[in-house]
This record gives sequence, structure tokens and C-alpha cells, in this order.
Amino acid sequence: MGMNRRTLIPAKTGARRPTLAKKPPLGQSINHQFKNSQRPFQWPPTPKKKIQTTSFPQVLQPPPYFPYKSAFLQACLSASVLIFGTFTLKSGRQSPYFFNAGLFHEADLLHDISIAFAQTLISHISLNPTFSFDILFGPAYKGVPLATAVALGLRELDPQRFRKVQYSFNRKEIKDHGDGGAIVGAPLKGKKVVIVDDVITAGTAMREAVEIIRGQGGILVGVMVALDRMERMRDDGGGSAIGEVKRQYGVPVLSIVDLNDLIGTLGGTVKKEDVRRVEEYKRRYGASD
Ligand SMILES: O=P(O)(O)OC[C@H]1O[C@H](OP(=O)(O)OP(=O)(O)O)[C@H](O)[C@@H]1O
Ligand SMILES: O=C(O)c1cc(=O)[nH]c(=O)[nH]1
Repeated sequence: MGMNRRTLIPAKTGARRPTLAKKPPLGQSINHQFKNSQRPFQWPPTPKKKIQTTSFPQVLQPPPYFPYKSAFLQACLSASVLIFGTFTLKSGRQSPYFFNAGLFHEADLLHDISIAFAQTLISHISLNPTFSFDILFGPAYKGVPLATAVALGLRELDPQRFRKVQYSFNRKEIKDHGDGGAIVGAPLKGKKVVIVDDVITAGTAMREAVEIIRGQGGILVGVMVALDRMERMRDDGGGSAIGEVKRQYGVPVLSIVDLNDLIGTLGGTVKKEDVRRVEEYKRRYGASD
């Protein structure tokens, strides 16, 4: 999100898509793989009684492992959500790779990302049982379908617990007619808010989203992105964008995957030169604190 959006510039030679040996069969979603893996998914436990809110008073068992991470990366590569070339980012940095969440534009893929996000949040809750939230907030634009989809993904994985989970998002331009205003969806006032977005790079979009949420009377309790690019907030050094958000707002920052997960998956699927450029970029802008 953000008003000073820079142009996405593909390389002169065109963005390169990774070559995959085999596209996962249609319908073999992350959830399917999760359900059919050797160590079956044990989340959620069947609740004994109906819970109307998204508070988590009891101690819950964490999922035993996280196979959705690699399944999610596979889905990203298959759908060319992850591309290689030269791209100008919102921060102005020239990146050798780009995560285009706009390409999760088919029901099957949107379902995959919604389940991966939901599993990420549920895993966090299971390890931090006092954590609670009321509403998901998706910063315009790419955060909009993501927050909406995550609400559905949570409801799918645990309908008892998440059937009342809410979502909202902002308009980049304030509407002056009809329903008007800058926020669409459930009101934020007095609610505990989790931001859902595609990536965090330098953290500018997150800070902008927090301003909007606070301006609406919401209380930020967490941040969740599909990809943590593990970059510094400032070009000239200092801590990571995620670290700065954690320190500044005192909230957890979750990601389905991060740059290290990504690099670990690239071998054999993309050109060696692309991997080298990503590693070089990481040396220049990378931070993990
Ligand atoms: O951490 P940062 O350095 O702020 O960069 C990441 C942000 O940049 C992109 O948003 P952008 O404003 O480009 O727009 P979009 O969602 O409308 O595509 C992306 O969707 C993130 O929100
Ligand atoms: O930093 C950005 O602007 C950015 C990076 C990325 O990988 N994907 C995206 O949509 N924006």
C-alpha cells in the first residue's frame, strides 16, 4: 500500500519465470498436501463448546511441523508469483526478485494462500495462547483480497472458533459519496487488529497501515505477511524492517515464509545466476534481527 507507489520495472530482457519440473495437479492444494502428508495435520482440536469470539483462553497444542511453507513456495513458483529480473520496489531498491501477490488470482491459488496464512496465525496462537484478535486489516491494494481470504481460511480450518472473525481494509482515495470514508468492512474502533499484507520490505507500508488503524481507534496486536524479505529498514544500515516494527509497536510479526526459506527452495528450479543475484541482494540489504 502507500501513496508514493513506484513503478514495477521488469528487466529489459523480461522477467524470468522459474522452470518447475511438474506443476502440482489441480486441486492438490496446500490443505490437501497438509491433510495427506505422513504426519497428519492435527489442527484444530475439536472444540467442546461453541466459541463466538477470537479469544484463546485455553492452552492449545501447536501443529507438529510446518509443511505448508514448502507447499506455499511451490504454489508461488508454479503460478509465477515469484519472478526474477530487475524490479524497482516501493522503497526505491532495485530487487532481483519480486513477489507479485496479485497473481493469486485464481480460486485455487487464493485458497492455497488463505490456508497457508490461516495455518501461520493458528500456529502462533497455539504457541501463544493469550494472543487474541478481533479483526484482520488488509492495506490497499494487495492486502485487500488477502485479508478477506484469510478470514475464510481461518473459518475453514476452525469454523467454531473463527466464524465471527471480521475483516476491513482502507481505500487509497477517500470516497466522498455513498457510504463514503476511507475504510471498508467492519469498523476498527476499540478492536484488536492484525494486519495482513503480501510482503514487508522496508516496512513503510506497515507504518502507514498502523497510522490508519490508530486513526480509526483500532488497537494493533499483530502483523502477518506472506513473505518477509528480511531487509533492513534503512539503506545505510540498522535493524530489519520486521525487527523495527516489533520494537516500535511491541507486536508479533509473522510470515508464511521468509527470504531464507525462499533461497532454500530455489536450487534446481531457477537459474544459478538468479540465485546468485538474490544472494548478493541479501548481502547488501539483508537483516534478520
Ligand atoms: O515494506 P515496504 O517497503 O513498504 O514495501 C512493501 C509494500 O509495497 C507494496 O505495496 P504497494 O504500495 O507498492 O502497493 P499495492 O499493494 O497497491 O500493490 C507491497 O504490497 C507492500 O505493501
Ligand atoms: O517492496 C516492494 O515494493 C515489493 C516487493 C515485492 O516482492 N513484492 C511487492 O509487491 N512489493
